[in-house]
Amino acid sequence: MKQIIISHLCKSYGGEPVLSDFSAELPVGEVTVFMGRSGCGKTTLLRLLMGLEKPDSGTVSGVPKAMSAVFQEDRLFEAFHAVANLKGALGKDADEQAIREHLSQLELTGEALKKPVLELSGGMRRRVALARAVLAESGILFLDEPFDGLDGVTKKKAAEYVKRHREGRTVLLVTHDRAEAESLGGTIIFMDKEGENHGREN
Ligand SMILES: Nc1ncnc2c1ncn2[C@@H]1O[C@H](COP(=O)(O)OP(=O)(O)OP(=O)(O)O)[C@@H](O)[C@H]1O
Repeated sequence: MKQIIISHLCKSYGGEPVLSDFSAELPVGEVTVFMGRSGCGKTTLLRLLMGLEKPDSGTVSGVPKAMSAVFQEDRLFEAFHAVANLKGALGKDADEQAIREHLSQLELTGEALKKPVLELSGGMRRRVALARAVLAESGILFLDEPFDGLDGVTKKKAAEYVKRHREGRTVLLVTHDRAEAESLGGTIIFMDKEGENHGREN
């Protein structure tokens, strides 16, 4: 089985260690969840895996080249409505029908689709970002607390949505919430202070 190999990663900011000798092996094509308290280095680890930052030492290999992501801050085009946001990200040939169908599976329909995303609630914006990541042609989905701001029922629906459309892609989910960690299935890797790997649960 192909694997993403994370080997002895270290990362500090201003002399403060965030990840200290973090190692793990993640199966390609499966769901892996990094769970740990706020500040333990989960987002930093995702950024290193995505190549958005360089480690101080250590290596990462085997990450699929085509990536899509839900970031904590959504990163949408504020002045455009949801469909335009997705078309902008996916390219002008993107299938508008499919976009609307995906948004509707996340309960974004009617008035919500007529407003610029700036005027949507945090939970609605999150779902637009989630559809954008899922609809992108990627080999790996990075999900950084993707269900934040959603109520319990919508969280469950959003998790079902990801499972339904994952289509064999690798998924790396980051969360501090146990229920969220279990919502997609897969292996949970527990991180603690200074990004140590504290074992896994299948
Ligand atoms: N670019 C940066 N410059 C300086 N410090 C940073 C930077 N990025 C992260 N940090 C620090 O590194 C630590 C870990 O941050 P990180 O965002 O990786 O944690 P996290 O586990 O994802 O937290 P949360 O669950 O709150 O999102 C924090 O103390 C944070 O302040």
